[in-house]
Amino acid sequence: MTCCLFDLLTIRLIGRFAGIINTEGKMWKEQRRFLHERLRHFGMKHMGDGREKMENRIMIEVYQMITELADKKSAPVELGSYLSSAVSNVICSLLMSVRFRHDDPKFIRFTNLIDDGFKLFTVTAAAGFIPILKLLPAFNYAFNKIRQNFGEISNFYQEIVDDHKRSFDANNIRDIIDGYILEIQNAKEEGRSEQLFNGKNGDRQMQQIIGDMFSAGTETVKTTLQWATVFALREPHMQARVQEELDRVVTRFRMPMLDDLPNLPYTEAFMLEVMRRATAVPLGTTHSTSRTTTLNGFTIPKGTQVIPLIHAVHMNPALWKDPEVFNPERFLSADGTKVVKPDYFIPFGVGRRVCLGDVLAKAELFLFFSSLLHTFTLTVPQGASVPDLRGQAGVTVSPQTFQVCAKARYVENVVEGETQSSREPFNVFPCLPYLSCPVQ
Ligand code: HEM
Repeated sequence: MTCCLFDLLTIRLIGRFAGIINTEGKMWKEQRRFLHERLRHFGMKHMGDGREKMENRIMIEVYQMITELADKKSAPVELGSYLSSAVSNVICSLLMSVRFRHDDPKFIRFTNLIDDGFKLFTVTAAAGFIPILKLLPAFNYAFNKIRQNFGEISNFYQEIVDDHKRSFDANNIRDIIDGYILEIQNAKEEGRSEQLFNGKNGDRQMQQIIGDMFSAGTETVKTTLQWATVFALREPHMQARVQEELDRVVTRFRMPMLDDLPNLPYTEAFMLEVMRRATAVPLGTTHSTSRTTTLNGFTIPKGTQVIPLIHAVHMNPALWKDPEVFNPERFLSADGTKVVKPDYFIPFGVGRRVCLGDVLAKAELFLFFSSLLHTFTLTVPQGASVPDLRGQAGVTVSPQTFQVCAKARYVENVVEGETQSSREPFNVFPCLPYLSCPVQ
């Protein structure tokens, strides 16, 4: 199967077959290989040397978020905005060595444009399948608005690319954009510029890569973490069980690390169940059949667009007992000591177009969620009801807006024989350096 994310109409608007998500064939293969290699270089791997680079990048944002939440002293907050800047900063630092403060007007404008785009795409994408919708004023509005937003975002990306070109040092590759600049230089020297990006403009490709990685890698992680919070609020006894496991395995003297994960089966099972029950990315990308095939007695001709409905697989009662019920134990072995994942658990899709950022995503989900529950107990504000499970549909399915109180946990509750009398909150805020990059 080959693939492209959006229908041709939407591609005309945004991608023009640049980036990775909306490319196919040779261009896609090269981009996928290049990005995969670059992500590994920056530590995005399941194990082995260098993984701490990824962990460090994530933990900087975890500490930052936790510090800001602690400052709220249990007052109700909308966690989404904290998660949004934290998760965006992981991607921004990886792509272009910048981080943003969550109240930076430029950052707010940038994320609003992307959020807007996600919502508007649902309108234009529908028109790709039901052409008559193009006659509706709402379609024209969405089409023009996307074009306008896209122009503004591209200018923003281009500023970053230009900045990188000015400070580029081939002996110090800081991030993915530097990796692209080096690749473009090498291609020029080796006389293969015409083959690179199918002969397309290098700046345009870099802009689209920033856009693809940013849109694929922020909303997805943020939404899944929001759902994790919803389930922690709805099921306080499960939240307490995660905390008990963290206290026992990690201890209260430090924060969770990736190396702890194999010893935290319940915590991992909780996150997996969040990814199944909420399926924040309900649809895979639009694939197309590379040859005529038969499925369940239906003939699907070559070149048909096929969209995997991941949500249906995760909620299929023939595969999962009581699929509506949130039950982390379905991912545990009978004795509760091991995590068991069936083949039909596919939050990142399957096959050659499987999510490119799955390693980073899993690390972020684990580190953010476990650190949050290790540090705070989450409750709904007094008088508020627990958030419900109705989602808001866009490219991701996110929970309705809700507020949460994050109450700091105390050392004396958990550390046996240690500082029993201390009423100091658990000290989770060691001074971690910022990345060696400008904080804008
Ligand atoms: C909880 C977090 C995430 C979920 C649930 C998720 C899910 C998915 C899914 C379902 C697909 C489509 C697979 C298919 O159609 O078969 C996909 C593709 C993709 N994802 Fe993710 N993703 C997440 C995080 C990330 C992150 C952090 C990044 C970036 C670092 C990322 C980058 C991408 C890219 C570039 C593609 C397109 C790959 C291609 O076309 O070759 N994703 N993701």
